[in-house]
Amino acid sequence: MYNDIFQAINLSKNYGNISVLKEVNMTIHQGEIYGLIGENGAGKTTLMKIIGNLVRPTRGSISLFGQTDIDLMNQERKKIGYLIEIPALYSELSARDNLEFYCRIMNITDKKTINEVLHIVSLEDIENKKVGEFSLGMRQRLGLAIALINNPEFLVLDEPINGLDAVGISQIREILIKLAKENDVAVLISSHILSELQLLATKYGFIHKGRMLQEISAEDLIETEGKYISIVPSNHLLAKQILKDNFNIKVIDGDKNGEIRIPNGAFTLEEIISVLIRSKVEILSVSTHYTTLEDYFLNLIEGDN
Ligand SMILES: Nc1ncnc2c1ncn2[C@@H]1O[C@H](COP(=O)(O)OP(=O)(O)OP(=O)(O)O)[C@@H](O)[C@H]1O
Repeated sequence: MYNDIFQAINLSKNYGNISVLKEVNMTIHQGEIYGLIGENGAGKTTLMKIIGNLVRPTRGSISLFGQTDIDLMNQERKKIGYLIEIPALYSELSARDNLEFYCRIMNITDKKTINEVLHIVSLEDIENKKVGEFSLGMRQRLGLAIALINNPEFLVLDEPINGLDAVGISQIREILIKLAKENDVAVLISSHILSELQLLATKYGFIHKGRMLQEISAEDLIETEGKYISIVPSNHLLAKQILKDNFNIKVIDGDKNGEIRIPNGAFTLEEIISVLIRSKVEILSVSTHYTTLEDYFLNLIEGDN
């Protein structure tokens, strides 16, 4: 039984002279919700298109469900559901008729499937409404239903919550978490709404200008990197110097006036405070925080730039 659903090995893609993906390495396991994070033009859609065989890599390789052979991978692609860019929906047809159309072109004969996916995305009550009269949220859910029609083991979703309101977003979030937890479906999802990705991803891949800067599990991000201690000392410069001299750690300036942020690491809050107090630096406030995904990503790309 495979556990690696998808792997990219030194994957590169050029469009003419422009290098869009540069030696990307990444792995997605069964049941994982993999948040792919990157700025506009970072290469996220290109990577997803390579998975769907819509774009050929220039160099490097991929494996799907443990297969690397091109023909075998094409067989395995039947187990993948895609929502890449806006799905082609027929406005004059109902939601059910759109799904029937996709069933026909995908050779899916089991009619039960349509009822099931309509139920999963909560569109059964309006299945006969013309899609032309659908809201954006309904369209996105129908797009997700199309991605689910082949009962996929791997879902590839490019910006599936783009433009949705809070209710629409939480509905899609719940669907994805359930599929991953209960059916062991692997999900690759990109979104610009990092606060939302943080609510569902179990692993992140940070891609910047076509390079994979880091892959990290959601747990590790919180445990090792995601926490920081925030201190507002009476003397900012002196406190920074003392922390540097005593702990040899990199401290960063926070958003608040005079704030210093110390990444969570080998030193406890008590150790840090006692060194400052011994050096007669008054501490005006102190607290422990979790870095948001956005902060983490911005720090990462700032380091890279
Ligand atoms: N068919 C193409 N021909 C030439 N350049 C392309 C083509 N498709 C994409 N690109 C370029 O490749 C780069 C990466 O595009 P891609 O769509 O993969 O980025 P992205 O991370 O998905 O961005 P966004 O968040 O804006 O969707 C961009 O600079 C884009 O202009």
